[in-house]
This record gives sequence, C-alpha cells and structure tokens, in this order.
Amino acid sequence: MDIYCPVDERCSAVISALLEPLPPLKIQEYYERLLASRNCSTIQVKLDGEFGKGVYAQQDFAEGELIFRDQMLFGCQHPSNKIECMVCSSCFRFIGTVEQQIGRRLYLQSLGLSSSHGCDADEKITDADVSSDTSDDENIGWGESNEEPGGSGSRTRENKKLCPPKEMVETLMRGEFLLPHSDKFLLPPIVPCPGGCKEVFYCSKLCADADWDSCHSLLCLGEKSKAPSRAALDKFTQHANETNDIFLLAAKAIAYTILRYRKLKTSCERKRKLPDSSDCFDLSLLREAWRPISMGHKRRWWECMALPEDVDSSEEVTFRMQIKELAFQSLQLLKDAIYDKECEALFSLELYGQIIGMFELNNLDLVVASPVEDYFLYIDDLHSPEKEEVEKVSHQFLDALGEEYAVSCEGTAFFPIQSCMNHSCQPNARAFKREEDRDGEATILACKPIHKGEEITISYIDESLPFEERRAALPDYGFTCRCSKCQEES
Ligand SMILES: C[S@@+](CC[C@H](N)C(=O)[O-])C[C@H]1O[C@@H](n2cnc3c(N)ncnc32)[C@H](O)[C@@H]1O
Repeated sequence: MDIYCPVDERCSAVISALLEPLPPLKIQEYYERLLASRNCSTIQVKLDGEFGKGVYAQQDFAEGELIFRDQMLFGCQHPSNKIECMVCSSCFRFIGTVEQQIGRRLYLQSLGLSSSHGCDADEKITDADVSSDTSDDENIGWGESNEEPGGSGSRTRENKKLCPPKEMVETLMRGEFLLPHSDKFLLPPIVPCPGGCKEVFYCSKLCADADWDSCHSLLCLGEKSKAPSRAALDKFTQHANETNDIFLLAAKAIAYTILRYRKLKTSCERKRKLPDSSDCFDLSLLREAWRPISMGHKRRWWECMALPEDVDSSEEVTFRMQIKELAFQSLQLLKDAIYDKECEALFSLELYGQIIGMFELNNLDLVVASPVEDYFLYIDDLHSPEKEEVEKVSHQFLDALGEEYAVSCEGTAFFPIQSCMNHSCQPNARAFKREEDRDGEATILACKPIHKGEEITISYIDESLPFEERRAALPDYGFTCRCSKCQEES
C-alpha cells in the first residue's frame, strides 16, 4: 500500500508552483546574477545543449588551469568522520591546532569511538565526550604516565593501539603541550556555536553567523535554538545519523528556505510599511526563498536511486517502497522538530523526496586534506640529527594514530554551479583539489585545453572503464550517457 502524506494533499497547489520549471531566460538570469555576485566571469551557465543546463567557457583555458571554484549551498561532514577530524561546519577548514586534532582523535580512539577501532561509525560525538572525566581508565589503552613516552613497557590492550599517557593526550587537547614545529601549521581558532550546541564548531565568527542565519538557528540543539522542539530535533538527527546523512542535508535545505522566507517577508512588510502580518502566507515569497533549490536537477529519491547490487530486480518495487517509507519516517521527525505553518508545503513527502533526489543526483564528495598529514610529512623531511630529536616526541603520536594517521575531512555537498556541469566520458575538466585548496569549495580544473564557447564537462565516474562498465556505473546518477564517446562505442 502506498504511503499517504496529508500535507501532499493539503498543499498540492503550492507544491506544483514550487516544482514548476522557470522559463529558460529566468534560469539564465539567475545564474548570471549568481556568477556576478561571485565575480566569476570565466564561465556561463546556459540551456543551449542537449541535456538541459550546462556550463560553458567564456575564455580559453590551458590544460591544468583553474576554471572556477564553487561555494557549496549545503554540505555536511559524515557523522563517522566527525570523530576523526574537527572542521568548521560552514567552510570545512580544519580548526584548532595540529595538537588538538591529534589529541582529540587519540582521546576518542581510546574511548573506542574511532572508526579505525571498528566502533559504531555513526556514534554521536559531542564536546562533552571530549571533556568528560573518564574515571574508568580500565577501558582505555593509555600508556603508563610514569614511563618514557611510547616506551616498550607501556600498557596496551588487545586490539588497541598503544596510546601515549592519558595526561599527555589531555594536555595536547588543551593546547598545553606543543609539538615541535607545529607552529608552521597554524589553523584558524575553534569558534563555538552561537546557539550553544556542542555539535558544530566554526573557524570564525563570520562563518558561525553565516551558518546561524542560513540554517543552523533552526537546526541547533543548543539553548538558543529557534527550533520549536529540540527534543524532536534530537530524534531526527539520531535517525539521520543511523540511516542516511542525506536527511541532514535535506533538513538544511528546508531550514534554509523557511528562514529565507521569513526574512523576505519581514523586509517586504517593512518596505510596504505594513503591520506584522505573521500568519499571512505569500506564495511569491516562498517561491523566491526556494529559488536556489528550485534550480537543481531533481527527481523523487525513491524513484531515481540506483538499485543496490544486493537487491534482486524482482524485489525492486518493495525496495523502492522501503526507501520511501524511510524518507517518510525522517520527514515526520523533522516536521515535529521545525514545523512552520506558512511553509507547510516544505513538509510534504513530494518535496522531501525531490530535495533528497536532487542531492542523490548532483552531490559531489566533500574532501579536505588534513594538516596532520602535512605535519608528519614535514617532520619526515627534516635532516639528521634534528629529525631524530623531533621524532622522539612526535613518533609516539604517529604510532598511536596508526596507519591512517591523517584522515581527511569527508562529507557530501551540493554546489550550485558544479551541479550544472554535464557528464562526458571524454571530459575536458575535472573536480580536483590542489595543494592550496584547504576548504569545502569545489575546484574545477581543465584537463585539456578548452576554447571559449565550448561546453565544460566532467566525468561522474571513472571514464577509463570499458563501455559496459561505464554504462553499469551511471545508473547511480539516474541517466544513460549520450556523450559522443558512448554513442561511438555503443
Ligand atoms: C548534475 S545534472 C547536470 C545538469 C543538468 N543538465 C541540469 O539541467 O541541471 C545531471 C543530469 O544531466 C543530464 N546529463 C548530464 N550529462 C549527460 C550525458 N552525458 N548524457 C545524458 N544526460 C546527461 C542527465 O539528465 C543527468 O541526470
């Protein structure tokens, strides 16, 4: 039996209005304004081609040249990755100090929370975990504090990596113990959430305020949260962490639209010198608030999701229904948490499915390299005898961190311009982070010379695969490739 969502029925006219495509000229104008606001004149988004929107070169590019960097609209770090590294929740730069990054990870590792210890990867980490008094040292693989750091007599436990003394890890976390040469790898400070939650941190007040205004004020679990029910929000977040973090992105998109709608309405009322008509719904303002999301290529999540390999095609209908039910469960939890009467249509299963489908079809992996890696590589490059001296201090931490000593920040994000780039199995560009790209922006580089006017394409898959394998990989993106290489090879 299909799922019945009463909001779908009540808000059908508003939902249709929000999903109605804009005329091509309006779409082009939107991207012209977006690119102008970012001072980006090297590219253009047009609707000329075979596959809807596409990105086109406005100048020649040499091989290897930067074409553009794209600021994300919504992004999140994978919950399990939050254990491994601490980054700004807005721009995804690493924050704090190299010592704090190492100390925090060793501390959480000792609690058995690090994924490298096979713990539940989706376990929620809060500042409270980091600062809690762990009196039960029996469960922890600390080295004895009175021994030489990393000395052979240190106490270890089965399946635990050797950890430096607990006191040393704690002083490292508190910034009281400095590693040699760490001053060459300075990071922005840790700025707490303005709402008082211990779930997110920032690199600056600017990032904290921007995220608060954009969506976090409605999704914060702290005391100053504007969410109507923090308890319900907690349940929603737990459900997303346990099932699929794509729901966290969908919540950001909905919170963002509600907050934009409220701001637009307030400024409109001020301009018109109207009294505060707080419950008078204005469809044109909701459409305006929704515009950045309306631009993304969309389909319903449960319809566009590729069938996993372990699901037989005879089970397809059941599988898609289960996915739809999962989305409905998540939506009910979100609705309990941040419901807004005027924006009720955003809590319809139809729009929720379309938003998640948009992330499924367009998202790019978010990867930011770790400064901990830079630090240990720098130490490795030092010359004797300084290298040996420094390693006496640094190696105990490297050993304790283990093989995966420098985990990158990993997550998923939706980028407004990059998501307009079509796929080709012979692409002329690629999304690739250079050494200097240390934040969450997408970086698009030319991988061949590109001439002004040419369409800029990337490959969504490994384009070196043979035709059949490429064809098998693309259903994840919901289409069959019709690029010139595929047309020739088919
Ligand atoms: C990430 S979007 C790219 C932007 C999209 N053209 C738009 O209008 O928003 C991916 C979608 O574009 C279309 N597309 C991109 N590359 C294609 C290709 N090589 N062959 C066929 N369709 C393609 C498919 O509909 C695909 O689901």
